[in-house]
Amino acid sequence: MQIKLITIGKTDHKAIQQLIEEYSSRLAHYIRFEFEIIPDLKNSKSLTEHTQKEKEGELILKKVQASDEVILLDERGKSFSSVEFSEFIQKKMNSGLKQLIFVIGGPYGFSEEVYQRANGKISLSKMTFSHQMIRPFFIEQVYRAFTILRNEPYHHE
Ligand SMILES: C[S@@+](CC[C@H](N)C(=O)[O-])C[C@H]1O[C@@H](n2cnc3c(N)ncnc32)[C@H](O)[C@@H]1O
Repeated sequence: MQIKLITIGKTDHKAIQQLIEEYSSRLAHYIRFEFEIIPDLKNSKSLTEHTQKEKEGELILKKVQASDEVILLDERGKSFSSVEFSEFIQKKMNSGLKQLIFVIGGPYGFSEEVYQRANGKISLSKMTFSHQMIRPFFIEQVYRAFTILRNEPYHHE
């Protein structure tokens, strides 16, 4: 299985970029992992919130194939402990799935079409993180999940 994380807009802080690189390269020891950025929309300031979400949604859906499982990161999604999340990933690997896609929305979240295509939603907290900050937090959780599955000491309960 491959895991892909789709995000909207380039990472604008060096510190966030460094954390993404650090945890993506750690994760690559366990699974094929792709971090994909959909470029920011041009003239997004002149668009309504609704139009921006619609346009971003179209770009997200272009990246998705019929056989992919698509999980949205969404504060209203299902909560997992890190151990439960590792079990979730293990189940997906056991199912023979080729590509598991996680998606982080743009600054305003997802369009209705993206919600409709998605196979599920997961929440990292009831709080709202910026679409930038959540990137390294989530990649670290995926990395943590693999260390749990391998019984490695990184995760101490
Ligand atoms: C600033 S948030 C968008 C908030 C938007 N008002 C909404 O209701 O979805 C940008 C993106 O970060 C991600 N995100 C932020 N907080 C999150 C959380 N607690 N759990 C999971 N994803 C979150 C989601 O993918 C969201 O689309």
